[in-house]
Amino acid sequence: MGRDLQTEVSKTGDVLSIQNLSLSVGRKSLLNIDTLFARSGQLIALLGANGAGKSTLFKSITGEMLPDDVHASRVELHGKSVSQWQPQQLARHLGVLPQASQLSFPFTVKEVVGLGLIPLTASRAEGQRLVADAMRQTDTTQFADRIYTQLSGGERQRVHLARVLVQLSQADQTPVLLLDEPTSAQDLGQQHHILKLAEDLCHQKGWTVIAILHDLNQAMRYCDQVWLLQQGRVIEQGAPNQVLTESIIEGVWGYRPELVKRANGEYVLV
Ligand SMILES: Nc1ncnc2c1ncn2[C@@H]1O[C@H](COP(=O)(O)OP(=O)(O)OP(=O)(O)O)[C@@H](O)[C@H]1O
Repeated sequence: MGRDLQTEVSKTGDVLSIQNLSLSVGRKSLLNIDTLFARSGQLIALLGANGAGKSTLFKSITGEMLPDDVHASRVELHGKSVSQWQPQQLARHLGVLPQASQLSFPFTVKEVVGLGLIPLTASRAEGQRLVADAMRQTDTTQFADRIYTQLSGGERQRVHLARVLVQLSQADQTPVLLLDEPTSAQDLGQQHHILKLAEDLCHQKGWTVIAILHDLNQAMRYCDQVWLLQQGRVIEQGAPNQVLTESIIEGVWGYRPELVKRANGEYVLV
């Protein structure tokens, strides 16, 4: 039954599918997920309180953390287990912007963004174009020749986003981009710039972006889907206005906001 469902779902165009994913450390269960599917063109907000398991889910998608039972758990990208992808191909189709990136060598910003070219087969001129495009998209062009370690936290985060955009720029099939709190270090303008960029990548280029966010209004405004985690389980998934109700929010975060309808019909939480 499980296998039939899987085949049927893959036919409908799921780019990422997760099934029977259980992950524990010692006796502590960190994840217990039955099914999660993401399609091409979807911008998905991965939400939950601190410690809910959001980053752990990202680590299990990339294979950084292994499930309890590698045979029973399935994490598939374009219908093929992530563990069976050839590493260079996987790097071209699955990218991660971690919460914090360690890099202490005095590279220039351009060189850091250029690290995204490693899994690609680009000529020198093509590589330079891809790096320049990604820096333009992330508003980092003005830092191109500066030393990366001398940038602010928010600037560094955008440089790494540019690096991942380069990495995914030559995918044969639509890529999946995992963003772990991409707006946490950004000022107000840059927060919206990054979410608009994510929205454009999904809606115009068919990418699948899953973003861990703590700002529920950002999820409401930009995302097509919400995956809501609590203690390692998906307790809700669906359109933001279905999932982010006052009572569900109160149940998860222990704070009841007020949902206010704006003149343009959108809802905001205050
Ligand atoms: N390697 C590990 N060993 C033991 N416990 C871990 C490990 N990694 C994560 N955890 C625990 O798993 C739980 C989920 O952690 P995770 O980082 O996935 O949460 P999160 O939802 O991303 O939280 P936050 O919003 O605070 O970033 C936490 O209780 C954390 O302490």
